[in-house]
Amino acid sequence: MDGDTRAVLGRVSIDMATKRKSDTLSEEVLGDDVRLEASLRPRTFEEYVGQDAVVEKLKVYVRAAGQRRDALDHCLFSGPPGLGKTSLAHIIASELGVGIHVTSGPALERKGDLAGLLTNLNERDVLFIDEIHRLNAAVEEYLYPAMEDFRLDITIDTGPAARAMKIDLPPFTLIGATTRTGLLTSPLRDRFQIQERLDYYEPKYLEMILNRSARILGVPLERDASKEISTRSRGTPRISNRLLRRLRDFAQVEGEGHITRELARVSLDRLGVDASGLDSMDRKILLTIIDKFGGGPVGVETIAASVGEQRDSIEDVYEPYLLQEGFLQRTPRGRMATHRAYGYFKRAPPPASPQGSLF
Ligand SMILES: Nc1ncnc2c1ncn2[C@@H]1O[C@H](COP(=O)(O)OP(=O)(O)OP(=O)(O)O)[C@@H](O)[C@H]1O
Ligand SMILES: [Mg+2]
Repeated sequence: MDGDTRAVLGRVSIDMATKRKSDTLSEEVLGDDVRLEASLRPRTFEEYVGQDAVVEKLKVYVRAAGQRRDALDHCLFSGPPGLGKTSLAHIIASELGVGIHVTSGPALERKGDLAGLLTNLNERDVLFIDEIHRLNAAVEEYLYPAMEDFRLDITIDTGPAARAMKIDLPPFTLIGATTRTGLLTSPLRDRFQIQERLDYYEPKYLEMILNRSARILGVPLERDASKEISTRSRGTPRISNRLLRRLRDFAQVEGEGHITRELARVSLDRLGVDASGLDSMDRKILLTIIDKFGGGPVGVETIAASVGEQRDSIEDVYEPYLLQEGFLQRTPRGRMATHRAYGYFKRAPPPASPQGSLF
């Protein structure tokens, strides 16, 4: 390594040191939840419940890459929050028997941040970039040659003294996670040879996850109670686990220490989670469309402003579930409440409301 390269890398590692400090800070703020999530996170494909089609394929790819001693092709995982994208990335690295380096789109502010990570990779390591749709354009372009040719193009100095340099990188696997693939630019998306979408979990899978989590947390969970929680978790393992933890508190303080169906039912009602699994924001969104906008169509921006939420979280968190469950319909002119939504609030749909035959 010549002096120039060392100088650049020296700068890079300073960037990384600053970055690391802020990462620790946010972990401290998140505190308990992060620790809990880590303890409940599945560690192997066997512990990873559901998403069978995706997992079966990934097992094959991982085994094939392992046999060839190649780096696994780059993977892009998409889907709403809490469905297990981060968990999959960790499992893949562990099944490949390689290291994993974790970062996120917003944390990679400058090219140097990315360069620091890439030059620290060992052969076949996994680089996991969460929220990869939030990479800024300059960093993203810098990533292209790294993904394609395992090469880093850097420029040293500016103005007339500027020189281009190439650094060879070890073959590695980039795993990107995003809530929606539509948010990625197509040049970035096209560079992922493996692209998989995670779907909401059926209640029977959430039950399996709940039973495992209850064992780890050491709280007795009745079968009917597990069923009750599973249907009220918006198809999302992270929500199942969060509800389980709240119910453990209720069971400990107000019950006999174990979670019965009755305790689950009453406590979930108190937590504002209803029998369809809708939470208060879901209901607020639907009621806004129904009451303020005559059932729609209404644009997502308007909905976001009316309920006081970010447009992004409406689109990433709330809408996908409401769409899947048939409470909401997306039309070219905006979002509309379906007959099912009217039925849910015991309201009569407006006479002109369409899509009746759908639900
Ligand atoms: N398939 C699964 N089997 C068992 N537990 C799971 C599974 N998927 C997710 N979980 C649980 O849900 C938690 C959240 O999963 P994870 O952090 O992987 O989601 P994510 O898709 O990365 O979410 P985000 O988009 O918010 O980053 C995990 O800690 C784990 O406890
Ligand atoms: Mg994640």
